[in-house]
Amino acid sequence: MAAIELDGVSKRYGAVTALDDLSLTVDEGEVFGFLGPNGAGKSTAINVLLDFVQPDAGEVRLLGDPIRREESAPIRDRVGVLPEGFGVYGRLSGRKHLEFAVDSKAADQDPDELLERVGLTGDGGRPAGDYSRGMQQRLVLAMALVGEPDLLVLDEPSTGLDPNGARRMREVVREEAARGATVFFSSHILGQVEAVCDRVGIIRDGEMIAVDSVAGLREASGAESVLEIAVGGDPSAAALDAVRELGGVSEVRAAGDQVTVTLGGDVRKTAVLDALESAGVEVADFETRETSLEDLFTAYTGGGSGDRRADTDTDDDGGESR
Ligand SMILES: Nc1ncnc2c1ncn2[C@@H]1O[C@H](COP(=O)(O)OP(=O)(O)OP(=O)(O)O)[C@@H](O)[C@H]1O
Repeated sequence: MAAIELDGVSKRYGAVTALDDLSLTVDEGEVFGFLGPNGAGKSTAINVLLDFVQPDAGEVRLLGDPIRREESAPIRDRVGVLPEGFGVYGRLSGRKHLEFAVDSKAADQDPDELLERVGLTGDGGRPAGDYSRGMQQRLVLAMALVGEPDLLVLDEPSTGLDPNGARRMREVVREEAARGATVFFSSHILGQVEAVCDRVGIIRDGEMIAVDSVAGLREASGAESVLEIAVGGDPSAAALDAVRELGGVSEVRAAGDQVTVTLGGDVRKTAVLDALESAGVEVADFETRETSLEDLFTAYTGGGSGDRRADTDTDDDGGESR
């Protein structure tokens, strides 16, 4: 059974098409990363699938059942959510938040164990209003785990977390997946999702432009990694052509004493360096960059990321400006 089914979902806000005929199926037990630049439509899609926002068109099914406002309570009990603009009750302690969540879901979890899972041991008695943003995020993640939900929907769960917190979050995702939960989470950072995701969907301008494993996306995009090479002086056109002619090189760019080579398939980095040196170019230094989300966007769309499709040019970062 599919845990999440979006079928032809569209949503407009005035001149902005937030979701454009979006279809997506996430299978039960899957860890699915939902990636896209600011304003791509990630939160809108999540809000639609949680029935916080009514789509203009399309169907949504969660855990096999259609989402309907008046009937969604039983489904909600099986879903744990870390929403985009979460808030905490400032004067209530972290532990109290969890006690309420446990009571309201008639679960039998120990709030202190939940605090420990998200790295808040020792802070449970403090008012949540005194927590840092990252600590509040951890608390809301712990609340999402209450009742061992069948489906976890996490909107940008790593944002605001320190590296330790981001690691804990990934561990929690793995633990939840190991007990059979489906996890759906959004991010705009590929590195944060690739460690835990079975599959990734890339959304841009409200449209799903690719769905695959991260390895599959890299392979299909032909942009497995990018080699940044510092060279002594301007490289000759012949040297750059020698690199271009290597199998598996998808792009070669030079700017001053910097050469950027995008590698697809299985070309060896040393082959690139050798080709430059054989053409008389002095290689001073080099480093490899992992394919970034932007590289993947470029590979998939042949252009930059994050353009808006609105009639205005004022909402490049519309997702953040509300
Ligand atoms: N309530 C709203 N009113 C007006 N426009 C909205 C509203 N919600 C979303 N939008 C617009 O829809 C588009 C998609 O926004 P959304 O928040 O879904 O993007 P996102 O991918 O979650 O972005 P981010 O990574 O910045 O959180 C944006 O252009 C945004 O301005």
